[in-house]
Amino acid sequence: MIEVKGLQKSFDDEHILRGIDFVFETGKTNLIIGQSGSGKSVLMKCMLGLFTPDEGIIEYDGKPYSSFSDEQKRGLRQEMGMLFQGGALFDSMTVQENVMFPLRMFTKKKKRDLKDRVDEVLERVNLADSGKKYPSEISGGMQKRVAIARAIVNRPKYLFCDEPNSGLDPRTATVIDNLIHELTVEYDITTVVITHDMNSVLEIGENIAFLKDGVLAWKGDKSKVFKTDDKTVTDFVYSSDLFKKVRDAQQQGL
Ligand SMILES: Nc1ncnc2c1ncn2[C@@H]1O[C@H](COP(=O)(O)OP(=O)(O)OP(=O)(O)O)[C@@H](O)[C@H]1O
Repeated sequence: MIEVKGLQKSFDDEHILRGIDFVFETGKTNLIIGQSGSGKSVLMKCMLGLFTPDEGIIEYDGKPYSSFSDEQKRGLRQEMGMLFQGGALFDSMTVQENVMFPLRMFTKKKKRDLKDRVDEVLERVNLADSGKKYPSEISGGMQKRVAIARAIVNRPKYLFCDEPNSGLDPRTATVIDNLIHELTVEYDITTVVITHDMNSVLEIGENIAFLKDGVLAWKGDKSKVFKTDDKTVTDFVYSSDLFKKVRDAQQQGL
């Protein structure tokens, strides 16, 4: 669980996060949604320890970051997996080598053990046969699965995903969403996903933080986000033509 309390962050005179309170729950896919520039990435970077908040507290499983020693901060970093936008695989490395990379950085285990762990996660994301291939030799959806394998290879307690579906067709995007959700439940991870994709909200929106201008404007889950009367939320949700048409059709009883 990650809890943020009264989180504030400014850059120069620009007040970006204006006092966010939210609990990102363990074993759930926690989504951060909101318009471009609303502060989603800044919030995630604060939780990743990449930005220092000006005010407020971030607690990791009940322990405030400010109370962590340097060694504990290093330990916390090892407990974090990150799935970057676009996958960010190393083109010159094979699939196996890409997944091995964070293991090499953080563990001193024997090569045989590292290889076993890599095989295990590649098997889990259904890529057991692709270990020797290079990223350019596999599809975009497979590349995303490699990136997921790399993000979970160190058995993270916290998984951060920045727009995991960008650039994927809707069907593949759903496969990726479901894989992230399955792993979250299976390994009891606190997963935080930034998304613009309303299909993802429908699929895996178990706990949603909706940001507007650096404020938590709404929170809830997928069963509520399409039913709320809150105009700030409906303006955002139905800004997609498709969802607007579906709502209009429902209202007309079609
Ligand atoms: N390092 C930085 N220095 C100065 N300003 C920044 C920095 N990082 C973000 N900002 C500003 O903070 C605001 C919120 O940015 P953020 O990237 O969190 O938005 P976002 O909601 O993630 O948007 P998007 O959906 O487009 O990725 C923007 O105005 C941005 O310019």
